[in-house]
Amino acid sequence: MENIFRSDLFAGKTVLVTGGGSGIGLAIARNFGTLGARVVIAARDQERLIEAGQSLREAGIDAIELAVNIRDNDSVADLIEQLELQGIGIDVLVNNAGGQFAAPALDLSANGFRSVVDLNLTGTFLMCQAFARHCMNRKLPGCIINIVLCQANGLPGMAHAGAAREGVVNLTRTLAWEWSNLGIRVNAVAPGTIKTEALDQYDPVALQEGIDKLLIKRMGLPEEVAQSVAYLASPAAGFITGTCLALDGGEHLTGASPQR
Ligand SMILES: CCCCC/C=C/C(=O)SCCNC(=O)CCNC(=O)[C@H](O)C(C)(C)COP(=O)(O)OP(=O)(O)OC[C@H]1O[C@@H](n2cnc3c(N)ncnc32)[C@H](O)[C@@H]1OP(=O)(O)O
Ligand SMILES: NC(=O)C1=CN([C@@H]2O[C@H](COP(=O)(O)OP(=O)(O)OC[C@H]3O[C@@H](n4cnc5c(N)ncnc54)[C@H](OP(=O)(O)O)[C@@H]3O)[C@@H](O)[C@H]2O)C=CC1
Repeated sequence: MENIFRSDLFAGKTVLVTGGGSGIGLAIARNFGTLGARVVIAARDQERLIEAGQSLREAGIDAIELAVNIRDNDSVADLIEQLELQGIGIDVLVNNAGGQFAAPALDLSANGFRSVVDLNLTGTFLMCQAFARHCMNRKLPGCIINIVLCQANGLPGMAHAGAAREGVVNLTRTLAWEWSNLGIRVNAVAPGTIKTEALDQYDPVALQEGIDKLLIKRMGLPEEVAQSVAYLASPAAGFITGTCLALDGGEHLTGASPQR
């Protein structure tokens, strides 16, 4: 996909992408790297992370990989501490790590519901808070982009994820208020169905039915998410905070569901 941005747009900036070892997160990291940023990719699976970091370096990108479990506050604190010890300042945080499983609400155990809220909502909050403190320590502004998913019409078959991600959208607005005086802009991107390996866990017939309903009848590409994120992090979006950008082929109007 053609990159519409200036190749030095993020020169001198460092971008931290959670879940940056795969799928959309890796595409986001690659795009920032291509636009001159140093990128830090962070996730749990070290093998996959190292492979992703190598692929970025082979493309000439200054990339660092670090372990994090965003559900664990100590692990989040450790990530930021490691960066600060290495003298690495983060300018942009992309909260991309997340996920869920499809299950009807009646079948969800309390623990199953809690695990998805814990990952997507609490994990995102912990990363945002650690980043804001990091910005305060540096006395520098920052930018947060939270990747959610298209949940504006409800999310049948994924009640836990819909609730958690709607929570992140509201969190985005609240943090935009609270941290405006720190010079931190906070926005979200809500992708619809995006072509990544992670979709293999969903019913392909249900996915196709969702796509057939869309106004733009195809899956989105990770690179399309990456370019939207780059826009929101760029000076061109310097007057934008507290928003959620739907990147979904119109799914926020038409609805789509992993449940048939
Ligand atoms: C139109 C459709 C569009 C779809 C758009 C969205 C696409 C994407 O988001 S792509 C996906 C990105 N990646 C993922 O989703 C990652 C896959 N999921 C996970 O990593 C995990 O499921 C998890 C993080 C969400 C949960 O992990 P964890 O907390 O480690 O889970 P446990 O194994 O400890 O189980 C906790 C609890 O949850 C119950 N559970 C787990 N999986 C399922 C399942 N498939 N169905 C039903 N219940 C499940 C599990 O049984 C545990 O509950 P208890 O048994 O009551 O203890
Ligand atoms: N593909 C799609 O259609 C859509 C995806 N999304 C969202 O976009 C994001 C990326 O999705 P996609 O690339 O498709 O899927 P992936 O499964 O490839 O991405 C999820 C990433 O999150 C990381 N992750 C999961 N749990 C944790 C954790 N506890 N701590 C740190 N990292 C974690 C994973 O790495 P590791 O396992 O190594 O920790 C992985 O890199 C997710 O939040 C997803 O829900 C939203 C809408 C649509």
